[in-house]
Amino acid sequence: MASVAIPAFEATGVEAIPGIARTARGTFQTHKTKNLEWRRTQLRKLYWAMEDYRPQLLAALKKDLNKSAFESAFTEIDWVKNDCMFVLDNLDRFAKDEKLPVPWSFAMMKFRTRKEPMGTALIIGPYNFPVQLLLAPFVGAIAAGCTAVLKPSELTPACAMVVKEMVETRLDTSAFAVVNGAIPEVNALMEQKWDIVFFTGSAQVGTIITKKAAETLTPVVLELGGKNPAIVTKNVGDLAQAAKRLLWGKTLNAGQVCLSHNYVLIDKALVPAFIQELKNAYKQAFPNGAKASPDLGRIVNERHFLRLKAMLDNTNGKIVMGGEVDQSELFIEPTAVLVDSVHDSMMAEESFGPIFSIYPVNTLDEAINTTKLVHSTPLSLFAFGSKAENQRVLNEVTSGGATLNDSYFHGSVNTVPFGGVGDSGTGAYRGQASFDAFTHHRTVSETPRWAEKLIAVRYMPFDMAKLRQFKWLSEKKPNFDRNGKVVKGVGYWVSMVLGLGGKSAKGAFLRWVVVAAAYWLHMLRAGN
Ligand SMILES: NC(=O)c1ccc[n+]([C@@H]2O[C@H](COP(=O)([O-])OP(=O)(O)OC[C@H]3O[C@@H](n4cnc5c(N)ncnc54)[C@H](O)[C@@H]3O)[C@@H](O)[C@H]2O)c1
Ligand SMILES: CC1=C(/C=C/C(C)=C/C=C/C(C)=C/C=C/C=C(C)/C=C/C=C(C)/C=C/C=C(\C)C=O)C(C)(C)CCC1
Repeated sequence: MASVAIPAFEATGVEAIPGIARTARGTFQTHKTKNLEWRRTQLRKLYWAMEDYRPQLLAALKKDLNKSAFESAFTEIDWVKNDCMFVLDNLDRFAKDEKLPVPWSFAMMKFRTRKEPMGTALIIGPYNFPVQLLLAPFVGAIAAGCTAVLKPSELTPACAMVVKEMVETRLDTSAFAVVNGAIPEVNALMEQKWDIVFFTGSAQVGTIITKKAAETLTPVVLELGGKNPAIVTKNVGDLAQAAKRLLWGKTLNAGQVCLSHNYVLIDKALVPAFIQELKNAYKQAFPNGAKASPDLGRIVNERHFLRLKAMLDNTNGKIVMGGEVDQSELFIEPTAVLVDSVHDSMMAEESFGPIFSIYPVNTLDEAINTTKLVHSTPLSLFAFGSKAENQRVLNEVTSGGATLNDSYFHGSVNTVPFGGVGDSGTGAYRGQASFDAFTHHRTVSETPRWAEKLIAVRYMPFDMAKLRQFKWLSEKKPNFDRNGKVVKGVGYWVSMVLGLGGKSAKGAFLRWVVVAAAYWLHMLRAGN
């Protein structure tokens, strides 16, 4: 790759931050961002900026995380471009008023949801996907008509500087800005009033942000982490495939993926074969060893390298795959550790790297119970079992999202909603959810002037007779008793007969056609 100049990291002066926030807020108050064509123009500009800055972005991602060009294109640059395209294709539909269901007596009031931008957004990003996880929410903010200030992670300084230059040279700077820096800058930003704070990062910092936002009752979207389980049962089917797919989840971005599994709960009988299959998959992915692979990224910095190394140093388990670490390169080999306690360092901490544990279990019950001991609301969940077992796992283990028979595929497509549950996150984005995350769904009704007499029942002095009449006309009668049982009254039998037991009107109609045809044939025969 030809060398590309990336500006040295420079934090934004904290004294400039109130002014930056004021400009974004002032621009929102001009209402210009409410214009759909203005939003479309900004999205189109972002699309082309991503393309034109591809060399700088590739170089920055290489520098910060040793991301390969393949991964950088797939999960960062093209991801954001695809987001722009998806939103551009659907913006009219997302932004359109939605008719609301009301009792027939209120139909004349044209109840609807009007989609309004929340206002001025603060978007704080993490280091692992420093482009995607900052700019994908930004696409949602632009689409919704918000103005925004972005705060990239300081742990990926090259990306932070490229994104700043890109946004501030290509988009409308009266509406959008990038603040670079770390804790002092975030603190200064949080001193400002925002209409929404969108935070992606650790639960620890998420808590700090939420507490501060609560002081001004500012809504927050939190995209946090989790100790994510994978469950492999005797009925996995293709164990080699499961091992290969799970290893993939721990090698993309060197496992620095919030969605990737922390531990694999696996039927005891499968453990030796599973380890062998992991080793086979490893050999396929890295024929010359992981360190020599041009595809495997590196750990973002020394602090995170040492954190991961400590998890390996402190384990009482047995390393069954990988295990090599090299501080000089921030290299950690994809590593699996066989453990026997939920208190083991490999189980108790979020890995957020290429290492994971294997925890043997006797039954699916034990696997399900173990997930609750480790983390009851993880970000993701993976099940490799029979259809029935996978359904049971989905039913009994909660998580932000889930993939059956694979690693985090539910989080690998940019058009479907993504988010956590409980302490792994609040709110969702991606696809239409990105637009909705930055949108206030405002209910609007419109009372026709001519309807005054019709709706006079509400006025004092009250008239019980009018109320009875209104209730008789508009209230739906229950088809159930006080014990919650459905009462099979006249209405039920009429609809049963008319519907011939069918659930949908179309189904019932088709069945009646069959009955009529049969009757007609019968009559024809009888006639003969
Ligand atoms: N759910 C998701 O989409 C998602 C995605 C990526 C990462 N994560 C989670 O994020 C974590 C790793 O990312 P990270 O290390 O960048 O997260 P982090 O919480 O350390 O940092 C995120 C952001 O917060 C800022 N920050 C850090 N410390 C702060 C403090 N004390 N006060 C105010 N602001 C502060 C940083 O500058 C950065 O921009 C993991 O837990 C991972 O699971 C979640
Ligand atoms: C195209 C044709 C076909 C079909 C091809 C198919 C089905 C291709 C499948 C491609 C796959 C499996 C792509 C996988 C992509 C994974 C990605 C992008 C992962 C992304 C992960 C991310 C962004 C992680 C995020 C992390 C977060 C949020 C937290 O930290 C045929 C074969 C049907 C016909 C020919 C044409």
